[in-house]
Amino acid sequence: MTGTPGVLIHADGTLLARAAAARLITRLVDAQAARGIAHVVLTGGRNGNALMRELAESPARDAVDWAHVHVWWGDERFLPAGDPERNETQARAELLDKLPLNPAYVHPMPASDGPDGNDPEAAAARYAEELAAAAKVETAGERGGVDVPSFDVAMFGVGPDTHVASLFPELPAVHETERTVVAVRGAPKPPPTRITLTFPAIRTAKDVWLLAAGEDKAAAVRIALAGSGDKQVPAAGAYGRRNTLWLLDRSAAAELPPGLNRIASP
Ligand SMILES: O=C1O[C@H](COP(=O)(O)O)[C@@H](O)[C@H](O)[C@H]1O
Repeated sequence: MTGTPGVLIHADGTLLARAAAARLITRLVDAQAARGIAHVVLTGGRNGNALMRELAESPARDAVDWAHVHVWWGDERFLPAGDPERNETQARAELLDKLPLNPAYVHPMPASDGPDGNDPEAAAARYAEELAAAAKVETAGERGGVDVPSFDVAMFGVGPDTHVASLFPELPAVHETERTVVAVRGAPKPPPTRITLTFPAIRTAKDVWLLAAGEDKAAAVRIALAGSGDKQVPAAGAYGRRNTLWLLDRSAAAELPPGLNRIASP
C-alpha cells in the first residue's frame, strides 16, 4: 500500500455524496488540465448512486469536458442489458444519460445477453480486452505494465461484509494476481453471478476512493482500517498508487478509534 489512507467524515450520507461529487468534478478537471482526457471508474450501490445523483444536480458539473471522460465500471451484476439491478442501468439513469458523454468512451461491462451470452468468464475476458485496448494508447509507465488505462480515480462502495467491487471475502476473485477482470460465481449478495475488476487492476488507479455511509457499514469500515488481510477483508486491499481516501459519514465512522478520523463537515 502507498502511504496511509486518508479518512474524511461528513455529517451524513447526503453531505458525503454532495462533497464527493464536488471532489470528483475537481479531480476530473485537474486530470483533463494535465493530459486532456480523464478515466474514471464508477461504483454501484447506494453510496455510488447517491454521488451520481448529486453530481447530476451540481451546476459545477459543466466544468468537466465530459466528451473527453472515459467511464469504466469496477464491477457489474451479470444480468441482461437494461435490467434495473445492473450498475450500468442505475448509473445511466442517475447520471450518464444527463451528460454530453462520447458514447464510445462509455465502457459498460458486458450483460448476460451480450455477445458472449450467459458466459461470465468470456464476458470478463472481453472487458479485460477492452481495458487493454485503451491502455495501448498510453505508455505503461506507472501502471507497472498492467493492461488497463491510467485511471485517474476509481470509486468503490464498501459492503457491510467488507466487499468492494464484486470482490467478496474468501471467494476466488480476491486471490487473482494476473488477470485484470474476472467472473464471480456464488456471490453472497444477489445476484450471485458478477464481473469484477481485480486487485491488480484496482491498484493501478492514481486515486482510490472508498465510500461508506450508514450504521450497517460501521463494522466493515473499522475492520478494513485496522490493517486486516485483503482476502478476508477485501476493502483493506483497495488502494491507489498515489492516494487512498475513505469518504464516510458519521454513522459509518462510528466504530473508528479516535485519532484516525478527520471531521470534514460540522
Ligand atoms: O452489489 C454491490 O454492492 C456494493 C456496495 O453497495 P451498497 O449498496 O452496500 O453501498 C457496490 O459497491 C457494488 O458496486 C455493487 O455491485
